[in-house]
Amino acid sequence: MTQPIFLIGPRGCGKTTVGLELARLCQSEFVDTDHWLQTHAGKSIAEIVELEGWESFRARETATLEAVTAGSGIIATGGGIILSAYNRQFMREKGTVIYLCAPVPVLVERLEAFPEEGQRPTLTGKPISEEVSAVLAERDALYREAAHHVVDASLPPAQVVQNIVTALHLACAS
Ligand SMILES: Nc1ncnc2c1ncn2[C@@H]1O[C@H](COP(=O)(O)OP(=O)(O)O)[C@@H](O)[C@H]1O
Ligand SMILES: O=C(O)C1=C[C@@H](OP(=O)(O)O)[C@@H](O)[C@H](O)C1
Ligand SMILES: [Mg+2]
Repeated sequence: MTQPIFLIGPRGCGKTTVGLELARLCQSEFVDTDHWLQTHAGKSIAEIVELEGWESFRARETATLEAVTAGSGIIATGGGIILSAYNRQFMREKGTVIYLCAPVPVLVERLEAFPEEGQRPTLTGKPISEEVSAVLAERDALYREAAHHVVDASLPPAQVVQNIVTALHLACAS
C-alpha cells in the first residue's frame, strides 16, 4: 500500500470498526479523524459543538484531515467529512476513497445500540431514525462523488474488510 485509504460513509456504517480491522490485517497505521480531533482538542465533539458550533467543528475536521494524511495507512473519517468540496477533492487526490454503504434500518439499529452521544451530537434535533434517513438522503450523492469504490457495509466487519481487500487488490492476508 503506497497511498492512504480513506473510509467514508454515514454514522454507524462502520468506518472506525472496519478501519481498525483492515489496518490490523494489512499491518498498516490506523487513524480515526474523530478520535484524533477529540484527543488534540481535549474535548468531545459534543462539547466542541456546544461551545463553538458546527462550523468550528467542521474547520477542525478539515485541519485534522490534512494533519493525519501522510504516507500510507487507513484513515477512518467522520460521517460529515464529505460536506466540504475541499475535503472531497483532497481525499480523492491523496489516496483511495471507499464508501461504506448501508441502508437506513441497519444504520439506525447500530446507532441505537451504540449511540456514543459524546461523539455524535444530534445533527437535526429529530429522532434517530428520521435523522439517519434525512441526513443520508442529503449526503449519499456526496459520498458517491468522493468515492473510488463503494462497498456493502451491512455485512459483518470481517466480510467488509475482505471485500475492500479484494476491490483494491491489496496484498494483505485473507
Ligand atoms: N459491519 C458491521 N456489522 C455489525 N455491526 C457493526 C459493523 N460495523 C460497525 N458495527 C457496529 O456499529 C456501531 C458503529 O460503528 P462505528 O465503527 O463506530 O461506525 P462509524 O465510525 O462509521 O460511525 C458500533 O457499535 C460497531 O460495533
Ligand atoms: O455525520 C456527521 O456529521 C458526524 C459523524 C461523526 O462521526 P461518525 O461517522 O464516525 O459517527 C462525527 O464526526 C460528528 O459527530 C459528525
Ligand atoms: Mg467513527
